[in-house]
Amino acid sequence: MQKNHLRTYGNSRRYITNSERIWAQLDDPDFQKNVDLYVLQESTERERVSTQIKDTSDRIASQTRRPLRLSVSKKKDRSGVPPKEPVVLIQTSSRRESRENRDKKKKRDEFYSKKKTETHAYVKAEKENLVLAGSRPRIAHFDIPVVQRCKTVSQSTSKRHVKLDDLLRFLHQDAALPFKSYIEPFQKWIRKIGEATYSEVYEVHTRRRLVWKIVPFLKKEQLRCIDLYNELRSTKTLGDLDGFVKMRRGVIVQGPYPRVLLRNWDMYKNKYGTQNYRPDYFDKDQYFCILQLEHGGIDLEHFTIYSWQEAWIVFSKVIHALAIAERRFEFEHRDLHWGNILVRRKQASTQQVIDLLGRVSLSNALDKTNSASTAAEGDIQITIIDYTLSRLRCTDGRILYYDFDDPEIFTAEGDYQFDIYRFMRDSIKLDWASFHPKTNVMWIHYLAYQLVHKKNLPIPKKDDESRENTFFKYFIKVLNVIRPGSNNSSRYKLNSAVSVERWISDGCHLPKTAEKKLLR
Ligand SMILES: Nc1ncnc2c1ncn2[C@@H]1O[C@H](COP(=O)(O)OP(=O)(O)OP(=O)(O)O)[C@@H](O)[C@H]1O
Repeated sequence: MQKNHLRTYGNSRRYITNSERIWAQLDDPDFQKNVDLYVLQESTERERVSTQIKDTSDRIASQTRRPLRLSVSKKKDRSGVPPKEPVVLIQTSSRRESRENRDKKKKRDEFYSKKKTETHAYVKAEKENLVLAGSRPRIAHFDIPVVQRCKTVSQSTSKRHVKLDDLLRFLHQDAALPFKSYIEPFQKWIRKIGEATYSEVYEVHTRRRLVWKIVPFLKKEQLRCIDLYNELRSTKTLGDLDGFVKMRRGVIVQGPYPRVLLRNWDMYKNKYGTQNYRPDYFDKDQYFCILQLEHGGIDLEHFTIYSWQEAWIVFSKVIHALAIAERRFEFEHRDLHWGNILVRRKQASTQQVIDLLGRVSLSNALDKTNSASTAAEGDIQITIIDYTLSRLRCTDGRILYYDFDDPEIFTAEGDYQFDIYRFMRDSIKLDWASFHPKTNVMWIHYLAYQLVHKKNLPIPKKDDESRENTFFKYFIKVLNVIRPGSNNSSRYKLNSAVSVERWISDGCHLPKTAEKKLLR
């Protein structure tokens, strides 16, 4: 598999080759247990590994018949640091639908079209009962599924059709600006810093250090106006809160991809490699939206964390930000993987942070009056980004949400992130419009999992009574108690970021017996 034949596909960390095969990144130790690596060949560019699935787990049942190829890439990551562990890509499924999948889809479509008819009846009944569309749908006493009822009701207000004109009006523009001439004055200060599923990301360092996320939209297989509208409006709304990225402005431009950006794109590719196609294939009439955001730091996936205390500070700050947004805007992020949490150290040097963190204990990490703790917390800032899949209620009552109508989101395997999309779907049963803060708890669980298992922090020794150990135990408690589907989570009523934050700041209390069991 040639590296330059890969580009990102669907949700993050899935890739598609020219031969239309989808690959997912696989660094989940659970999954690796099922894989027997048996050939390892060195080549100049990268190591290639052939592998065969030994164990027939349900998740990969469809692939067990044929040997799989794994490619272990040694390429540097976006920040230029070679990954500590090789990145393993595993072929998951073909983009072209198999006959089996087509049949399943047909059945699903039939099921939903039947439900739609029922929904119609519901909406009529609701209107007769004078329940206004746009108010939070009441759901308790009807026996048709909540899913379809809520969706139809909310769509009549929050999912109204958004056209290019609406988008332009929202951004106070009469028409799209020519892409080339818009970029020209900034060309000396632009450099590419990252890439994503739908966009290329550049840093523009003039008087301020800004990030420009350049997103093509409107054409087939690109974002729709409604998706962009939701993202722009969510970013604007949440920007007032601490811990959420601030948007300077959004601009709609039109035209082919400017040469200066292509040059930058090439330089980035030569240095770090790329998983996207060179963006020189767009038509002359292509529209782009440039989201101009404040620079929030390095994404958590690539940010180096030095200690369990530091991990804890990042963790509690994310929970705090979510809790505030839940209260203010009934916010659910719904896509809070570690590429969407930016972290930055402010002022203090790394050594200062380590020294400082050495003085922070578990209890005072949450005690805002403790000076060491407060200083360390002040040095680490988190910024949550990317609200394409998010849900929130704006101050005018309008609900912004994504209806997860791309079934691909739920099919990826190999990383805990992908399980979370399925947990969300199963828990809220396609009722994407309504407020289900439980999804935030799921992402909090994912975050705890990533920090414990993926950041390469040393697991403290059992008999070591250091603070490291205490923080680690604390993480394990959180992991066990808020695990999606666990009884504990409902027993302690941990069904929102607000409740998780409260539970943690009350000391994460559990009955003694439960505690012993969890920490064993
Ligand atoms: N404000 C910002 N400051 C610093 N880096 C940023 C900022 N916004 C985006 N990035 C970088 O660009 C990457 C992609 O951005 P973002 O997640 O918003 O794009 P996306 O297309 O929605 O991504 P995906 O759908 O793949 O998660 C981030 O992981 C981050 O590394």
